[in-house]
Amino acid sequence: MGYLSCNAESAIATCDPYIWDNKRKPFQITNFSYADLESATNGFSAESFLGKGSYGSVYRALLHHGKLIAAVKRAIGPQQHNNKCASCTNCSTCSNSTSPADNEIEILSRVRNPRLVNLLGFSVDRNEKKLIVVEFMPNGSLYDILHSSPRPPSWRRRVRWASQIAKAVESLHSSNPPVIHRDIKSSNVLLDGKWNARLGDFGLALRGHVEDVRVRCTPPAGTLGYLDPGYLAPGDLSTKSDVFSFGILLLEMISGRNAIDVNYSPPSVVDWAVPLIKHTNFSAICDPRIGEPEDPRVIRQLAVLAARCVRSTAEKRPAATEVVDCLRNVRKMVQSPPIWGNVRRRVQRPSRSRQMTLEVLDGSGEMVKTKKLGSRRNRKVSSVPGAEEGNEAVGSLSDGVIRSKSIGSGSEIKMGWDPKKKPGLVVKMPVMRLVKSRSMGVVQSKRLLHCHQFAFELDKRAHAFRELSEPKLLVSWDKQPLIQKCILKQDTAVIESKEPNPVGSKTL
Ligand SMILES: Nc1ncnc2c1ncn2[C@@H]1O[C@H](COP(=O)(O)OP(=O)(O)OP(=O)(O)O)[C@@H](O)[C@H]1O
Repeated sequence: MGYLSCNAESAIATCDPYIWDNKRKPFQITNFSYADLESATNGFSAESFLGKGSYGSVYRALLHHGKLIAAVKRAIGPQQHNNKCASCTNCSTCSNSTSPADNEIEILSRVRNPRLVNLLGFSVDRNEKKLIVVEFMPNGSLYDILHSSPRPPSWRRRVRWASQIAKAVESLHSSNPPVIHRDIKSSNVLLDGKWNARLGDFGLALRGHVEDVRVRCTPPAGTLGYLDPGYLAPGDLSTKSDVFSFGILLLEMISGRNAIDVNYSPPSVVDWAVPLIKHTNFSAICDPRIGEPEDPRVIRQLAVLAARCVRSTAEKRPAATEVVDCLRNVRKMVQSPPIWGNVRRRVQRPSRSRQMTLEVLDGSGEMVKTKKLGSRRNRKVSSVPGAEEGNEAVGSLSDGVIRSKSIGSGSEIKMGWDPKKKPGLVVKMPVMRLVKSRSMGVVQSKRLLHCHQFAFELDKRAHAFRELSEPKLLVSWDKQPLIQKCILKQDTAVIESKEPNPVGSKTL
């Protein structure tokens, strides 16, 4: 059972045999009387007007004596129909071509998910045109928030929204038969009362397996800039076309620029961003209004994911499930950024009197670079080191895909006070071989030599570190394999060690 059309106002139980869940009640779709919708929208007045799309206008409606706020979509002009496939004019299935409204009602009556703008009901006006009643989204579209809001959304919000949209797409693709949205874009993502992202506008969506006649007979459609370049004929359609559009949306969310923008060269966001991602120049694709995320892994993972989604070969794009998993990880990173985020900001603005040197050694121990933290140039190094040199974690490009490599393996980082900048201070440089540093501000070292009068924090990826306000003997070991942890919690360095008398904590 699916969407049923009837003329009297009634509640129609719908149940999709494929998505039926015993624990949930079948959802109800109401056939509203046109008069009710007219009065709920004040006669489709300008005050109720929410926006206009290619299909028609959208109005805010107060239904059930103001208890239910809904959005009513009303077509303008003659009822359009999804075109028939040019190659099969005699095909009987194609003759059942539906209007976007009918299509949206039919599909939304079969899929329901908290990540979608769900259907509440429908109506038919005096000219027999359908009106669609959907959940009201009070916080506008993602497009408006990204491109017109005076307060651009933070990385945390962007990642959350990306993850929610990916879940919406996954729910469509995993229903049986799958639903392919075909029009994923920022203006079709709306924000609900709790600022959750919801995917809407199912006017172009197709429900069925790719071999189904209906799918095979529907000509390509979508929005320029988001449309899969490989989707040139009905037979080219697959769920991966949605993944492509999602990749464009992700690039738009990362960069804050439009899918097509002639102010950029090249105007297409894919042609502009993908070469930068291939060159690991992640900072260049970040929305300049918010800069890079605190944790560099966030932008790296987002960028690489977006680049994979927009690959020209559909089969090589990830499935929506994989996209969801990847974004789940990114969400964890962005929810718990390195605890020294504020400390890193301070490192980027060190006082002139106290500078540190960062020496990057290659695998053989040769120093390949010396940087003094504090200069403009060095600030960049301290926030995303290695990106300039191409030795960041995402360094290799094979077959068009950037694969993640662990950073720093085989390299050594040497750092310490610069005695020249701090006269009178006798310091031995601590040298340590990093085995693995955790992003949470934990430094692990198997061998630590000459660790005198020195306290630091280090994020191998972010290369954020700072010194204690005064030199302090931390720990010393003698050839034993050991683990030392230096955890910075805001202004306190907590030194953990296996020593009988660990140094404890030091307030900075
Ligand atoms: N459920 C809703 N709740 C609140 N506002 C909505 C809702 N649906 C649409 N709108 C508003 O109406 C505008 C037009 O929506 P519509 O889906 O018709 O077109 P669009 O997605 O902007 O463009 P297109 O039709 O080309 O895809 C949206 O930009 C949004 O501001």
